[in-house]
Amino acid sequence: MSLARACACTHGLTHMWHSLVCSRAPPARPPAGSRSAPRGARGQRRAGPPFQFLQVQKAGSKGSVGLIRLQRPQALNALCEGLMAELRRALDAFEADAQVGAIVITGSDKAFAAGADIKEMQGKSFQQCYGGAFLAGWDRVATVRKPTIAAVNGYAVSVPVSLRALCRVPHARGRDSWRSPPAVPITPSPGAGGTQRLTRAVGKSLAMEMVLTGERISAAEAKAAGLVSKVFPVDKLLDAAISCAEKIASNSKLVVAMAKESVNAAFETTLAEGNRTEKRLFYATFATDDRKEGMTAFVEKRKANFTDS
Ligand SMILES: C/C=C/C(=O)SCCNC(=O)CCNC(=O)[C@H](O)C(C)(C)COP(=O)(O)OP(=O)(O)OC[C@H]1O[C@@H](n2cnc3c(N)ncnc32)[C@H](O)[C@@H]1OP(=O)(O)O
Repeated sequence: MSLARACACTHGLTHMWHSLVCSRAPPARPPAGSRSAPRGARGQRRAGPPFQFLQVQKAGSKGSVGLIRLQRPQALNALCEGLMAELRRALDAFEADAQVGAIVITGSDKAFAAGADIKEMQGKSFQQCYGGAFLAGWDRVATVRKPTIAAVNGYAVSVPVSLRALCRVPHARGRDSWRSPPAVPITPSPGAGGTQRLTRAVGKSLAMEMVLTGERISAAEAKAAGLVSKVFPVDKLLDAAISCAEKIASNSKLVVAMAKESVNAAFETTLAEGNRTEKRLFYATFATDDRKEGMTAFVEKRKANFTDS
């Protein structure tokens, strides 16, 4: 069993670099309990054309987990507009799917994602960025109401750090060999929420160091800083993420969404406003059948049967 490690660094005054990689890279294999792509992707076919940059399927013994694998190997899963549009479409489909209770986003063994697509950005002007609201749709990962888990494997550069920070229950795995960051600055600064979300996730000191120096951090440091919730050996990462997602999905989807909203309020608002949000949502749970069922099941010493109502 390998020791899981992660690294994260930034370089120049430019962009964040974050890599959570593994010590051994086994061949890609379907996660335990995953359904075959055609069966799992059935809902996706109904939702639109086939995916070019993603593999989308349902996983878990009850098909309650939406699994999205970024799949653009020739560019190390760099986040081109096409990929991000597909990601939004996949998230929309899982959000609307009553069977799905949580979503796992993962990459390949070599790369979770290598940041925004530099070749796509290279020729852009200010007018095109501002006028076209470049990156505006990228927050969809943050606005999904169902819980999202980032199972981070391989390189995770710049934007994926934000992507990871957007996912609420991030998991990581480590690798023991590192590559140097690019030698020259590529972007003027992080532009997809990296300076904001990373700072809220790990605090100003570490975020400042990562953004300004490009220093790497280990998986243990990332975990200690709250950047990832758990670190797994290579061969356990995806199954662990799916298992966590299944556990979440077995709870009341209604109450889980309220709980997620409440935790997010701590991330995005003041303490007083967060407490007010929490209280309002807590009261709201008393209007649900699932709150009654959960408490009744506890008192009757039986397993709760939630109906998401
Ligand atoms: C607001 C948002 C800001 C941002 O996100 S800015 C972008 C931040 N991203 C980066 O700075 C990372 C750029 N990529 C790299 O530094 C390296 O890659 C890695 C260290 C991650 C991996 O290095 P190695 O293993 O040597 O692979 P390779 O030969 O550099 O890449 C394989 C192919 O993937 C393409 N690629 C990699 N990253 C990107 C990218 N971000 N945008 C577009 N293409 C990318 C390359 O060009 C190449 O392609 P070919 O084989 O045709 O030469």
